Formats: sequence, C-alpha cells, structure tokens
Amino acid sequence: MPKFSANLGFLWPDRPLLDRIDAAARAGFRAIELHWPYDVSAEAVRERCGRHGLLLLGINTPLGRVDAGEFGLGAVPGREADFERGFLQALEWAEAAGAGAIHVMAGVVAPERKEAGRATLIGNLRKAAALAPETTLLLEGINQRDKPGYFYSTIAEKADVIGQTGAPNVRIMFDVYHAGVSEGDIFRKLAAYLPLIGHVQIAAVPSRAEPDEGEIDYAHVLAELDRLGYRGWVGCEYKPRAGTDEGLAWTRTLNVTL
Ligand SMILES: O=C(O)C(=O)[C@H](O)CO
Ligand SMILES: [Mg+2]
Repeated sequence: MPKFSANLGFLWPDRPLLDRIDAAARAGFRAIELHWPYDVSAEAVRERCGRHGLLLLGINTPLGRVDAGEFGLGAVPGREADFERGFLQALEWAEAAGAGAIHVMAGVVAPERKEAGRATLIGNLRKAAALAPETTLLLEGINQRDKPGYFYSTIAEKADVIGQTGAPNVRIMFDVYHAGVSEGDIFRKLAAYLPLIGHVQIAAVPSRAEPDEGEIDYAHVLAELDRLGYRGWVGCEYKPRAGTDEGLAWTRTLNVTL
C-alpha cells in the first residue's frame, strides 16, 4: 500500500494552517503537503511538523497577479524575472520549513502563445533546477474545466518538457484527478511515465471529493501503484464533502492505513 500525505491546501479548510497540521497528525498522516503557505512562518511550520514527526513534502510556487487571472508564471512569456523572484521565494520558504519539493506552477497561457510558453517554461525550469539541485521540482497539468487556458493538461506534455529541460530533479506530479478529467487511461499512463513520476495526488472524478465515489476506482489505482513498484507518496488532495475527519471514512472503505 502506498504512503499517504495530507494536502493541507484542501483538508481541514475550517482552521488555520498550524491547526491543520495538528489535525493531520491526529488523523494518523505521516506527511503533509501545502499549496501557498507564504503568510505563515516557515520556522513555525517546521517546528509544528517536528513536534508531530510529520514530513513536509512540498509547496507551490507563488501564483502571480491572481486578480489579473494569473495562476503561476512558469510558462508565461515576458514574466521570467517575476517567475525567478517567486521561485526564489518558494525555495527560501521550502528550505527553511524543510520541504523537499516545489510544484512549479506553469500558469495560464493564450493558445497563440503556446510555443513561446513552452520555450519560456523550459528556460525557467533549467535555471530553477540549477538553483535548487537538492530540491525536486514537480510539474502538474491542470484540467481545462477547472482552469481554462492552463498551459498543459496532459501527462505527455509534462514528460516532453522534462525531457527538453534535461535536469534530473524535475519530475511529474501525477494528479489522478486532473488526468482523469483531462484524458483518462490512467493505468497505461502510470506505467508509461513511472520513472518520471515524483508525486501522485488523488481525488474523486468528477466531484474532486473523497476518493471513494465517482468514475475512478481508487482501490484499483492504489493496487496498480503497488504493482508497478511506485515508492513515493500519494497526496490526498480532495475537497471534503463535509467534515474532513468524518470524510476519512474512505480509508476504511478502501482498506487504507495512513
Ligand atoms: O490543483 C491542484 O491539483 C494542485 O495540485 C495545485 O497544487 C494547485 O493548483
Ligand atoms: Mg494536484
């Protein structure tokens, strides 16, 4: 059975971040991952994780100008300097908090700028990977229904960018929810891209709720990850239908030990 981490961007949304860390530990998780924790001190997060013996896996790069529709800057032509500033902020926070991975958000790019966006992303990633050789940089596709215009939605596009970047510390964040909404054929893609996968995330399709409903049978997905020999973490990045603690009943349904 894979190891599970609590995504505290979505779980226990009713309380402040440090209390969410306590809740994750109480629920039995051994690791957590965050989205954009920048308004909380990295040292406080490190201390709270240490208190519970929790591993902090990763965070996301800053989004940029959210009011202008930005959702990351990695592939946005003309914003390279802002991307680098944001990446360095993420790296500094991650190192101070003890996180080993940074999800480099590609961002929203107009279709006619797609080629320029690809070159921008590859250039930005080469620099970022060299600046942070000890950190895993994760690339995630986001489905077009949730984020129209996001730079990529398929696993193949990320693998292609990783190949072009040529850095050993850039890996795929295989979010089964986004892959399910965007393209399906999950088992074949897990097998094909396994050597490039640095992290997996799960949520029901199409609801993005607990992974015990909808069109993806997560008992089979988790068994397949085992069968393939995946040794990384599986992030529980779902939006609880109601209370997060009650929602963890899915672990019993699926025979999962946190
Ligand atoms: O939305 C997701 O799936 C993520 O993993 C990002 O971290 C936030 O967009
Ligand atoms: Mg995700």
